[in-house]
Amino acid sequence: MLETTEHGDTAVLTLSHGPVNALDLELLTALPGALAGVADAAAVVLTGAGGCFSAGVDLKRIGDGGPPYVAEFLPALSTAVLALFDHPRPVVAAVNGHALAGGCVLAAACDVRLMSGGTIGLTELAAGVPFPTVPLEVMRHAVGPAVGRLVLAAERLPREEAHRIGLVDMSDDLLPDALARATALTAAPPEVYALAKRQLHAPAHERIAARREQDDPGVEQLWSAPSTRDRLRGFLARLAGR
Ligand SMILES: C/C=C/C(=O)SCCNC(=O)CCNC(=O)[C@H](O)C(C)(C)COP(=O)(O)OP(=O)(O)OC[C@H]1O[C@@H](n2cnc3c(N)ncnc32)[C@H](O)[C@@H]1OP(=O)(O)O
Repeated sequence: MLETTEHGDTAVLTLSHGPVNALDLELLTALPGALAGVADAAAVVLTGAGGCFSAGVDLKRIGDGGPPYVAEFLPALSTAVLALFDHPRPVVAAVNGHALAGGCVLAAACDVRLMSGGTIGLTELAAGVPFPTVPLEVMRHAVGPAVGRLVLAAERLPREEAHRIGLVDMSDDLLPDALARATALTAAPPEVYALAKRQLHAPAHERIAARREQDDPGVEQLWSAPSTRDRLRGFLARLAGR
């Protein structure tokens, strides 16, 4: 589900769950522990198995009556994001394919993102479901004003466009480039890097921690509306029928 391998003094964490690395509760809750488990590594690369980085939260589990999205998935996503922010060493996202919705958010919570292919973006509104506050904070932190376009137009950006808005750097040789970038980031003394990272993330960290247990009440309200459940079922049916 979350594989750890060593490449020299860098740890590579690979999201590995089904064909699109959908984020279920187990995967999200495993991430903070996996980061803690590689605390001795000089740097971390986060990537996806197969041809996808991650297609976002596991909509099938939610649609099947799995753990409730607002009460359980959102806090788990927030905790995973905060663990990426809090990890004192460099964390590089190697975006090896589609990184959508929650997948985009996890990549955006890394210090640096390299992308080789696929698309990246926030697809919640295209699925007809409400956009939660924590992803909004992470994305605003990562791309500034471009967050409006990502959230409201729900575009799936190819890497060239994602590069243009400052979300990713492009790579044609992803893992070697990600490892090289991770190593380059270790040039600063560890305690100096850790302090800079803490300073950089402090405002977003505070807002996310404050929202971890309770999102905007409007999100919960819309999520439980029958019309939203219908749209989610329709979205899943369209996915299955492609
Ligand atoms: C509040 C909630 C927020 C959200 O998370 S909103 C939704 C966010 N996610 C998305 O919008 C992404 C939806 N997925 C896709 O657009 C596509 O997939 C991809 C572009 C990622 C990949 O396309 P391709 O390579 O053609 O694969 P495939 O046939 O569409 O999917 C393979 C299997 O994976 C399932 N799947 C795709 N996304 C999810 C998901 N987010 N959660 C759970 N399952 C997912 C499909 O249904 C299918 O399954 P089967 O093989 O049984 O037909």
